[in-house]
Amino acid sequence: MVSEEERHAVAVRNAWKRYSLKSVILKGLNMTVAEGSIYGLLGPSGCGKTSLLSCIVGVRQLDFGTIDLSVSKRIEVGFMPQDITLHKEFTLSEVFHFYGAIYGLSKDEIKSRGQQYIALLEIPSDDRFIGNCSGGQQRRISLAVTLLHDPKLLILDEPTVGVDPVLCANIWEHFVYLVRELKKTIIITTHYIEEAKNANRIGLMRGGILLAEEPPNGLMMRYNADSLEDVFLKLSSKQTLVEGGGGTEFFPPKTPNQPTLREEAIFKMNRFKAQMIKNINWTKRNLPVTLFVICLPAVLLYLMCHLNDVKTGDLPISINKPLAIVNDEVDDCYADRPRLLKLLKNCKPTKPFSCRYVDYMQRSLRTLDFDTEEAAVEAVRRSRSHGVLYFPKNFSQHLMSRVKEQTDATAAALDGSVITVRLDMSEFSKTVVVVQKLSALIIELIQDICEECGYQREMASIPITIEEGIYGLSEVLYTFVPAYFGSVAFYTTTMFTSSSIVMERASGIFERTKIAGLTMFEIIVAHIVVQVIVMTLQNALSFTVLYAIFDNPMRGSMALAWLIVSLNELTGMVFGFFLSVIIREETNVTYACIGTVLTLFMLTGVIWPTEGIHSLLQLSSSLLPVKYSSEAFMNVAIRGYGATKLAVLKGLVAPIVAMLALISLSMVAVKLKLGSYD
Ligand SMILES: Nc1ncnc2c1ncn2[C@@H]1O[C@H](COP(=O)(O)OP(=O)(O)OP(=O)(O)O)[C@@H](O)[C@H]1O
Repeated sequence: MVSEEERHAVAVRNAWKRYSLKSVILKGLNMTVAEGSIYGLLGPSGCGKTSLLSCIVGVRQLDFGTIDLSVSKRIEVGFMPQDITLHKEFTLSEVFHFYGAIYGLSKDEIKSRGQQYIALLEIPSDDRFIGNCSGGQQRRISLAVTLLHDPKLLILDEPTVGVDPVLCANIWEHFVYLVRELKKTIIITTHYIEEAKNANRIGLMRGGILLAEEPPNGLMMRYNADSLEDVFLKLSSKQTLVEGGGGTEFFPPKTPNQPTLREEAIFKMNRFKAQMIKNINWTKRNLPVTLFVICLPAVLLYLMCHLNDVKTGDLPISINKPLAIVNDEVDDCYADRPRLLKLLKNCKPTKPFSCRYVDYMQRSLRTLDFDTEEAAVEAVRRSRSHGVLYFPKNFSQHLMSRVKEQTDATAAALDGSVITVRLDMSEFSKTVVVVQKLSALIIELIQDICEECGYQREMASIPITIEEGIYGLSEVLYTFVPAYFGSVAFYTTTMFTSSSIVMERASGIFERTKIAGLTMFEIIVAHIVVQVIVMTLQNALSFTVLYAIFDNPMRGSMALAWLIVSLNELTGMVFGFFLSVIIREETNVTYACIGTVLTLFMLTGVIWPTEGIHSLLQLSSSLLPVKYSSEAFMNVAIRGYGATKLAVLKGLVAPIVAMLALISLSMVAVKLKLGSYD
């Protein structure tokens, strides 16, 4: 134990901690670390050393017990986690500057201290990317980062793993120097038990308690052992006998300890700047991801607008297979002309009408002649043709009678002037196109015949005229654009936010920077700034595609449309924060983002108008802010509505309501520790 006159740097009293009912890690552990000493915390893998250290630095809380530190500010503590937890895509100097700036060091201080540790820890001095350093080098860089701000209390979780014996000895020499000359306190965990003989005191941990806590020599003498290893083995077997290898049923009522370190000011410029620079560097280093986020909506909108740009009313769907023609009227379109001239005296037909109809078809469709209907149907079955058109005998004559005699036309004329069509209807969009074309062409043919035979062309028209729309009928496909834009932009911002946070947290960087003093508020504000920059570029590109490259309608205020899109994207960002609270793994967050965008496509009218979906889905759709944003955008763009119209107002208010709801849900999720392993 620490004597009366010694001051303690760390005092852990009656510490209890468990992760689950079965996984009790600390069982009333007591630990005392004297100020100005090296404390070697030893124990088998999985005994809870890291858990104990994380409680000391305040990453986790004890379920019961107290931790008392002689220091109270984060800057007085240097924590080296067991994992590397450094940005692999940053250079050594960038990492030094990031942590140095968080601790408020000047550039000169960072440089000179950085050089000192590069020399001491034999770190490559060519400022290469961390990811290009070996595992051992990365660990030494991690140690250098921990030492950089010259803290009073150093907590080092296995700092010498992967370090060669000579360098290891140098590192220990430096630790001894820090303690003796600079009065620092060091807690160090290691699996190399023998190296711990340099420590002033050893704590041997097993089964949730410290089996012994003494100077190394004292331990060896007391247990009559030649090495620390022997002491540990003796103590371990003793404990196993006492415990019978079993655990304890008792666990005190949960009363979490007070935070060990004082909370930092919520916002400090130096820390915010460090985080901002880090975020900007991250964005630059991960350029493919950033470009993906910036360009994806614009690229998709470009492709969609290209579809819209077909103003002829034709859908740009190619019918790649020919239509099979079975013509019982004629064998040879030209040979039959004299007979036809005789029949249709004053009309001077150039070809039999069946042949002319096929000519019209060939402007946009391919045809293939067959002798029998059976052969043509077989061609469709074998996927060589899209459908069969059958012209009956005397088609021209009957069609002429139908046109000329109108109400007096005989049943034979009416029946004989019908083209029978049988299509492969398995592909919906192709079927729509073919039916639309065939119907339009027969009307055109009859109109032409009327004209040639001296009748009024209009007689063959369908008596209805669809005039130019009051709103947007000519841009009917444009109505999908806002929902498409809204869904994709929501997705990209959600993905950008959630994946960058989850990635940092999974690599342990998040935790390390928080221990260094960065607050959640600074992290969030810095992220919002970068996100807004990315969002602005994304929108600029998308609006260029919509309104500069393509001539899409924008009858209302462009600024209002921009505001609607931005609010929607900010909601995507907040949703990203929410996902990062409830999901821990990177892959799962990716699945969640993909699931989100597909759901949005289904429920916001991208794939199918919302009016056409099941009533239950309509209800879900009405809960999605993207739906209101999309409708508002469309009303501004096509109807020219202003912000006071209800449809637009909904698009402005819904994202704000959604953001508030998501923030509240995130806070609840944090309280309930959803998505946390603790
Ligand atoms: N977040 C967590 N949730 C559930 N169990 C956990 C969690 N973190 C650690 N554990 C478990 O707690 C036990 C102690 O883990 P800890 O990392 O503290 O051990 P350690 O002594 O540091 O091990 P090592 O020497 O291998 O690093 C292990 O069995 C581990 O699986």
